[in-house]
Amino acid sequence: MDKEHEVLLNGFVIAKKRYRVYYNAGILVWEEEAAKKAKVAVPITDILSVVLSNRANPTTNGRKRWLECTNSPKAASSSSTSSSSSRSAKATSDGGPHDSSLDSDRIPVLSSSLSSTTTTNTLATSSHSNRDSSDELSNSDVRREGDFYGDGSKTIVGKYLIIHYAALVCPKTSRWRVKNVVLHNAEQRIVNHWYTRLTDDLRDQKRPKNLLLFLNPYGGKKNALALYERFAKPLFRLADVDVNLIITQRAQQIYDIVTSKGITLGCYDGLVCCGGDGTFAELFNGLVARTMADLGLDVKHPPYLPKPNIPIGVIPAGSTDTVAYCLNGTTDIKTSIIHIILGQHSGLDIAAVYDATSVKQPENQPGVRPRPQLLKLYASVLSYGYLGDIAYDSEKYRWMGPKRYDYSGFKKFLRNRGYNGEIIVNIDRDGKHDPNDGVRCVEKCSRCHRAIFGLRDSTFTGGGSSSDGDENSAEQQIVISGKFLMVNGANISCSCQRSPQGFSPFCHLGDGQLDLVVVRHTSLFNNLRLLLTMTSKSKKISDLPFVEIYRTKEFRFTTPYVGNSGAGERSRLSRWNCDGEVLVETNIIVESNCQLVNVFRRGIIPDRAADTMLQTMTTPSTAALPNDDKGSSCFGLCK
Ligand SMILES: Nc1ncnc2c1ncn2[C@@H]1O[C@H](COP(=O)(O)OP(=O)(O)OP(=O)(O)O)[C@@H](O)[C@H]1O
Repeated sequence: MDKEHEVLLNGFVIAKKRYRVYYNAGILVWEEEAAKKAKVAVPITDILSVVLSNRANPTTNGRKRWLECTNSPKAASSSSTSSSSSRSAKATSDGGPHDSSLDSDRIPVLSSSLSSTTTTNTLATSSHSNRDSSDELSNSDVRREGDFYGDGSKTIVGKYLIIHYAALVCPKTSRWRVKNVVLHNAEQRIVNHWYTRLTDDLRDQKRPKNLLLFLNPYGGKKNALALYERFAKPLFRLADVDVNLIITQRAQQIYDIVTSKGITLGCYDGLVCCGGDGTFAELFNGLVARTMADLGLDVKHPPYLPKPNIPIGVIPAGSTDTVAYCLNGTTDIKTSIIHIILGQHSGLDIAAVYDATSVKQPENQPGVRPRPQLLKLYASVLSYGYLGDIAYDSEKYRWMGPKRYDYSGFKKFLRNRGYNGEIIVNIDRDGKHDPNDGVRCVEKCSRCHRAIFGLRDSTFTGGGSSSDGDENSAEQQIVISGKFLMVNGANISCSCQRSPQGFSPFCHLGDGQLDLVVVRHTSLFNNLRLLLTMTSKSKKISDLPFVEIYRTKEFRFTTPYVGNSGAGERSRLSRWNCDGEVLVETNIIVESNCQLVNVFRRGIIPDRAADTMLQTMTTPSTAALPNDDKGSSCFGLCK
């Protein structure tokens, strides 16, 4: 019988109770024999690893020593520039630590400039493999979360089958955790059969097995390395994911490494960064630039933006982590790592910012429209005025950590400056793209699905000329001018922990549209209303009378001043805050690129669907389940 139609059905002991366990069509189910209704179902797509063991409760022998080394990020970071061993040593016979486990996944890079030769050589030789080292799990997680542990053995001996799987433990906070179930059967043959079948099916899952991971130790609370060591490393080991880790030593280094022709990206199943929005922006800016260069396109004045064929991911360790929040519905680090490991990915729109004042005719192509200069790509928001001023000012206070935004924000709030400008935006005539339609971007979003398959002409129109004078066009061009507190081009909803609804709660991740959020200059009192609304869990800023939202594919912004005729003129201009970084060019064109990059993510499961999912996974209640499965419903209180 072929594997797909074969049903495995056996009795196993789980936590001293007898269970009927079956596996069919990629779903593993266990139900207690005495209380048939208590059933747990886990799809193979959510299983991280299957381990054979001789013991039901593997001791933590040896792992403590591993923890002692890895919990010292200082020691670790000081070694990041030194040469690392080419491959981690095999586990010692007592299941203890690897001699070089601490540094074996680091790739040394030069701090001042990128030496492509050095990096290439190192990349080629220092791949750290987890496939022979899954015993090195951090038991810190066992103590803290009680949701998983590992076992030292991977040989085909043992009557315990330890299955680690991912589960949504809190729909309200979208948090996922790794749980485990230990199946025991006295017959070695049965256990072996289950082990072989499950590991076979796991191998068939298209998961990233080899990642290039950039870690920014400087962003957020400067604890990215400690977070990586504590949460990411044990989970990657558990799931046998090889990681090449590069700890950045300066801004723009990720961009430089990714765009360096000396590095072969094709040998990786994904590029991941551990940091904030700025770090993620460096990663996809570099990757798209690299793709352009590989295709021989003009990187400064590209005729179009090509789609990279390697998925990317972000492990949140920055100050606001808006992108991670919008991708996963949480900035919980374990959730992001789990989704990267499970390998599901989908398209994310990326907006491109062009300098409207620098346009170039493509060489040897006289008939082709002149191209503006590409300044930057962004994934969350581009913001002129209030938030641009904060980005510029807060950089001086980075030593304060995330609190710098409060400090600079308060200063700029009291100043209440307004900036003159003119926006030209194309919106659709028939109102199909309504930014206030109440439809959120959730798992299997049909709007994003339609956008990628319904892609028509995605060529750049250079600020809305597609509808000029065309009566039958589906789009109409409107001009918005005046004094603004801020002008924002939101690529995603921009919700984050501080602002649960974000700029535009119904903005989608992959529909090829931007939400232009215009906030008029008004009184200090109204600004206070705006800030309170931004931090509210239920109110939307579009309800305020001085806020307008337009859904569009592109817009153009111009100021009445050029900014290069002296300090007086410059002082009347703000800057753009582009994913947290400062852009000084004020006259720009912004264009959305439908699902330009693929990102590791699962999609946010809507509350009601998640509740149903939890009910089907654990019926009738979690009370009858083994210990590890209790606590599946935390009513939004989980940490
Ligand atoms: N080793 C480093 N030293 C100095 N700057 C760095 C280093 N590595 C990366 N950077 C830069 O640090 C900047 C800030 O990083 P990041 O955006 O990740 O953190 P953040 O600003 O605290 O978080 P968020 O953007 O989520 O608010 C990025 O622009 C990145 O280029």
